[in-house]
Amino acid sequence: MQGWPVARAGMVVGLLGGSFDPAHAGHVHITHEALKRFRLDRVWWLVSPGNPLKARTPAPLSVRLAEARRLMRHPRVAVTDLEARMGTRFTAETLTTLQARYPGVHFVWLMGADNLVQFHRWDRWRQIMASVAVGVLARPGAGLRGRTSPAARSYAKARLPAGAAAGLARAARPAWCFVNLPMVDLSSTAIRARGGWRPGDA
Ligand SMILES: Nc1ncnc2c1ncn2[C@@H]1O[C@H](COP(=O)(O)OP(=O)(O)OP(=O)(O)O)[C@@H](O)[C@H]1O
Ligand SMILES: O=C(O)c1ccc[n+]([C@@H]2O[C@H](COP(=O)([O-])O)[C@@H](O)[C@H]2O)c1
Repeated sequence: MQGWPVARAGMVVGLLGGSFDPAHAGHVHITHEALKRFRLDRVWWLVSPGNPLKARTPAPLSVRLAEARRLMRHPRVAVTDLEARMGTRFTAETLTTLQARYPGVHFVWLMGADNLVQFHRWDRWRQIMASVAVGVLARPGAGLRGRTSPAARSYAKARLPAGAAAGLARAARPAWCFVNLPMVDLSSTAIRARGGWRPGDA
């Protein structure tokens, strides 16, 4: 996918934002699980020009995109540079811009449980909760911390049980759902620390 992805009104599109520096099998795994569990029609990876909370400069966007596209091959998944195209870095802004561009599309923000731990530090995070459903996927070492995080506690009443995950996209906002799944213990940090890819990372 080298241009703007296509989505018709009524479709459910999961958005997986990330640095993808580099992409790995953990990203691919949660994407497959999210498609099934949240009944998504599409998933779009949003390869970030730069996470606003990370000081480190990532590899060039073109390199991260090319690696991600090589790894993530699925007819219903698009690896995109939408944030660079739209000139947005903060998720709240990304979502407002996408919702204006794709009226009638139901967006679900996807993230690993580690991101739920610090979600309350994101720019306009309550606006994000009010505007899209949020699907959280278990990640090694982050399950309990995510489920007891300030954001999780603040929105405890908006949490759907895992058994209701299929209805998340169309639930009234705010709505979020934490799903447990077999976990893949991989991170971009670990891959970078050991100097790059190994066969099991893809
Ligand atoms: N192994 C994994 N299991 C579950 N979720 C994951 C996993 N790896 C990444 N994610 C999620 O995918 C999204 C994008 O992750 P990101 O690109 O930051 O990868 P990362 O491995 O967390 O990178 P880094 O180690 O540099 O922080 C985030 O929501 C993150 O929580
Ligand atoms: O909007 C924010 O304040 C914000 C703060 C931290 C992270 N995010 C987004 O969260 C996604 C995951 O980021 P990362 O770097 O952990 O892969 C990515 O899309 C970031 O742009 C967004």
